[in-house]
Amino acid sequence: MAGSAASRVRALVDMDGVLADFEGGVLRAFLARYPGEPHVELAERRGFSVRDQYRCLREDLGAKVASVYESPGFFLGLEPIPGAIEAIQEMIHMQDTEVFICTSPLLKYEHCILEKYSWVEKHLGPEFVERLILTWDKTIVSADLLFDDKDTIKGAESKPSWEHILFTCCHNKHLELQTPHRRLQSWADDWRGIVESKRRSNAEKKCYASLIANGNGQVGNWQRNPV
Ligand SMILES: Nc1ncnc2c1ncn2[C@H]1C[C@H](O)[C@@H](COP(=O)(O)O)O1
Ligand SMILES: [Mg+2]
Repeated sequence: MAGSAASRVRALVDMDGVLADFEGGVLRAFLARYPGEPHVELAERRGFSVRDQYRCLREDLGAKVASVYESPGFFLGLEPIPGAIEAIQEMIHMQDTEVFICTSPLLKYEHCILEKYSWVEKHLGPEFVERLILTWDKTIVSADLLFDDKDTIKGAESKPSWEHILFTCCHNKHLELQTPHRRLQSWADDWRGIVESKRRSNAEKKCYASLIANGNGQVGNWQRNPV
């Protein structure tokens, strides 16, 4: 559990596909740069990697689509996902709630890193720039929730502290989640309910832990003298 008080919730919010419309931006820029080439409509997107899907369409298209999102100006020019700016501004003002933006840079990071900072300042303001975490490994960041469009998030930590809430994006909408995994369909969906449910479960866990630790509560007595 992140934070010192039981009712605190720390949320990580991904950028591409959650705050910034990476997929829409890729398609728009690909059509502008390679007008005669085959492309993948957003409704036909499958799998996280846009490069892999274009490569399957035709080998050389993988490099072509990558050249689009590796170009200067690409990340800064992305449109916000509908409702994202309003939602994150509201989330940061919720009592006992910490919000960080957590995003991975491209391996070809020249433009991407600076532009991600600039995008946050442009759309969310300078106070959010201090809340931007860039990492290639989100599993080692400590939090209660991670809103992210990537279906599988792996890293050095096999049991991350956060619960991954899959944010629906064109490439993951066909995936069926196994219980108890949760999905947020869009920022119009009930993200507040997810934050509050995490707050309740944090409070319950903390209460239970303190009863066990003190050994003088009902739960503690029951644990010492089970019937
Ligand atoms: N769908 C995607 N295909 C290829 N590359 C992608 C996709 N979504 C994001 N990216 C890039 C852009 C970011 O720099 C990194 C990781 O993004 P993240 O949203 O933090 O997982 O990969
Ligand atoms: Mg993403």
